Amino acid sequence: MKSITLRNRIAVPPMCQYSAVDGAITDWHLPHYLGMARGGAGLVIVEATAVSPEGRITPGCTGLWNDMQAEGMARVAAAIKSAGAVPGIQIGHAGRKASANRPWEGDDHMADGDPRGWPTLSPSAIAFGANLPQIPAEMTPADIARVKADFVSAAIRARDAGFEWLELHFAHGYLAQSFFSVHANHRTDAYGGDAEHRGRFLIETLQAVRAIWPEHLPLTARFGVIEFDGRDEETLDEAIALTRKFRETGLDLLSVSMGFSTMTANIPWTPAFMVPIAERVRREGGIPVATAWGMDDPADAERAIAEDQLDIVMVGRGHLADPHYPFRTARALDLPKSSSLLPEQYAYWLSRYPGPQNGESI
Ligand SMILES: Cc1cc2c(cc1C)N(C[C@H](O)[C@H](O)[C@H](O)COP(=O)(O)O)c1[nH]c(=O)[nH]c(=O)c1N2
Ligand SMILES: NC(=O)C1=CN(Cc2ccccc2)CCC1
Repeated sequence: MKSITLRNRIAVPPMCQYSAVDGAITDWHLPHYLGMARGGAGLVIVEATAVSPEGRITPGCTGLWNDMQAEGMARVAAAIKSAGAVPGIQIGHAGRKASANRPWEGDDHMADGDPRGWPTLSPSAIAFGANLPQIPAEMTPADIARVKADFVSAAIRARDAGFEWLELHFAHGYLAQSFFSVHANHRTDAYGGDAEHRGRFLIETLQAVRAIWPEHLPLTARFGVIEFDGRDEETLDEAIALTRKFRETGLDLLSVSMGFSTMTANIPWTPAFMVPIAERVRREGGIPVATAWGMDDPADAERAIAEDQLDIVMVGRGHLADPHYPFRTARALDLPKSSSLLPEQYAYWLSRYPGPQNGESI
């Protein structure tokens, strides 16, 4: 893609680690990312990284709103690259889902009196609901201009930190997704109303980032094209029309995901369920696509690529379970030289001597 070549079509999608302090990485992050990069993935995308303090989901989220944070992230990018994977990073703003506790600490908004919390922003003053009841402030035109500028600043820091793949977070019910969602955006100005107006914030943000992101490096977005909320056909048509505009605005690949903008989402949690949707976006949107969600089964992943349904397969939790997922998958598919996916320090021994790892008896 552009001047970047992946060693294979397996990507580690962004996965929040909730382990940062003031947006800066800690001792958790380098081994976490380096371990997965050493496992053989072609692309490792660093977790949703906030473009501003109030753009974090939780106080444990990473940020790229200052140079100190960028220094730490530069070490992560270098570590991923040193292991032979392409270093990617996702930048985003959590919108009305911000100011929350870590999932294992409640997954809910921090209480009003909690000094760690902050006021949230969204296209309209509509709360997500359930465990995220805080009514956000409706963004003013100045807020919109500031957040777009924050995306640009964060993208510049990601570029200068050595990342070679950028993913804008336009999914999962966070700020950008909220502008596109009829559940969250009831604005009556230029940023709300019909699908074109609800897509404006996303287009303008992409346009502004494209202007500073190097032409030869992939600029991508993760976009919620469906919400499983009963209006799916309409949402998909609108999302595919917007995807064509993304492509015309210089987007290189779309990471197809879901909305998560409403509590009533009725998600059909089955392996590889997003593949047919991603294939349709690829075909009708005319853009390379990636997708995730239960793609772990090697046969599913291989078929999606072999049948030109996807250009990249994203495996998230499979890499949490086993950072060497690509090596194990190559072995499961009985591919030649599977151990070459691992660093020499491991591969030398795994390829030469029989043992339980090689499915042989000693
Ligand atoms: C712990 C954790 C953290 C995150 C995620 C998931 C999990 C499990 N996911 C979604 C993730 O990238 C992926 O799309 C889903 O997990 C589905 O793929 P798998 O079924 O896990 O392979 C996610 N998605 C995203 O766009 N940005 C993010 O930062 C995160 N954070
Ligand atoms: N930052 C993000 O985009 C996140 C997405 N998630 C969606 C998800 C829901 C259920 C299972 C896996 C992922 C959860 C964690 C954070």
